[in-house]
Amino acid sequence: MPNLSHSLLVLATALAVLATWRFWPMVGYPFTALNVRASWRRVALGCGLTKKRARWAFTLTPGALVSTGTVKVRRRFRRIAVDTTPRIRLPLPNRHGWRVTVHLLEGQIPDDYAQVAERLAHSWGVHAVRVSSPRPGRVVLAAIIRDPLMRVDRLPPSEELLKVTVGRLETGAPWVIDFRTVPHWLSAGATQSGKSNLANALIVGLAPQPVALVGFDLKGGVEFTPYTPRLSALATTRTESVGLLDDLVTLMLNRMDLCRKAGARNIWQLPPAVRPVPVVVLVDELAELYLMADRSEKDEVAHTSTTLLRVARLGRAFGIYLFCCGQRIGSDLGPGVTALRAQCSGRICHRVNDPETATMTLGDLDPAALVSARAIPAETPGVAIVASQDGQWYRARSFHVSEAAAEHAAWMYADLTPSWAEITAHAPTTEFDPADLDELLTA
Ligand SMILES: Nc1ncnc2c1ncn2[C@@H]1O[C@H](COP(=O)(O)OP(=O)(O)OP(=O)(O)O)[C@@H](O)[C@H]1O
Repeated sequence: MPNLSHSLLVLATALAVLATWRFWPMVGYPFTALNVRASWRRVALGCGLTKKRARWAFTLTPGALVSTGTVKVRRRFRRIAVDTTPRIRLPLPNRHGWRVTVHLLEGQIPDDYAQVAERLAHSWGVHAVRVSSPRPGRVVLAAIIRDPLMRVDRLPPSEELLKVTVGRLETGAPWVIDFRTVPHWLSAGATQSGKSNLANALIVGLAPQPVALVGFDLKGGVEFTPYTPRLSALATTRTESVGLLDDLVTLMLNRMDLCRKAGARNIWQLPPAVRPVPVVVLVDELAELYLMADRSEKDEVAHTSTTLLRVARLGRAFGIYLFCCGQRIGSDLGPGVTALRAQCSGRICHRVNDPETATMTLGDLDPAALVSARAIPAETPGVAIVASQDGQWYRARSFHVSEAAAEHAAWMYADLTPSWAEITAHAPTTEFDPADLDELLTA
């Protein structure tokens, strides 16, 4: 019997420790709430979030020495400068810690708080503090107790066309790559930072969808060749890339012609019966398209750069989407890369070796994102800074998707692969009669 009670006690203790660890934000919430409220004035003063204000106050000041040897105390009302602390509401617990709403003081903006987020995190002893502003005059400070990206649980796949759930954001929300909202993406990262893993996640997510996948694998085909069953076309050298990019430009011009004849601004305004299949172009090792060993390659590089840029500039309306990955994406690769970057509104920056790649990927967005990208540790592959649809940036981590899983998806959905000959043959000038379209539009 003592053995049983002893075991039960050990079990109960283990469960209590586990529950405290797993649900610490809930368990420790009363202490946290009290502590945050009680220490807010000191924290705000330390982080420079207070403002000086003139107030009327009753003061006692030492006056003249009177003949009896005592000091006469002067009592009077006068204006003095006092520190005003922003008002905070009660902290509320959430999955990863807690959040508190702060009322901004006159003249303050949310960026004032974003700039001291790291100071706040140290003052509160938490992993990080993220700042958002749900409405004018308020900021929400979300304190994250432990890094939620150390382990990311898988989410169910997205059912929508051209939308893939590839991981989780630090906020706990799903990390979704939606090509119809953000058609062009640039993903940078050093070796072993998780770029291929993200491409695998995209292949697994897109394979069951009615889309054509096209690969440019400038690592000699070692990354994408296993996925050939689900790829409509694959280029593994720059010479092959030139031909495939020319095909894409011709395809784009054909679709442009089709839309013009139908009076549609993009392929999505066409009736489903004549709508061409969307094409997602995956480029691995972007820099290889731009690198020149000698001057004889100059024309080829210039041609590649121009055609890729044309695809990025005009492809969206005609159902051609782009996802480019690279280890180093610097302006030294030429103006073509800088112009391509400007077209890519989706940016993903994994751990990088050089500040220039981080600056090139995120630099024109937010300097704080840059700092966060440079701080990604090597032990967490797949962690990245993501800037996309809502104009904000987030820390995120992709789900772990092995090559075997992506290969399995490529074989499983091989029958959904439209042939490249079939796709490029969709030339309205030869096959499509606008009269058919009129009929379809009125149907
Ligand atoms: N989100 C993730 N979670 C867990 N492990 C990951 C994640 N992403 C990548 N990894 C692991 O990290 C390692 C490197 O990943 P990956 O091959 O995707 O890097 P990479 O940037 O493509 O490297 P390279 O440029 O050398 O090909 C792999 O072993 C992979 O399984």
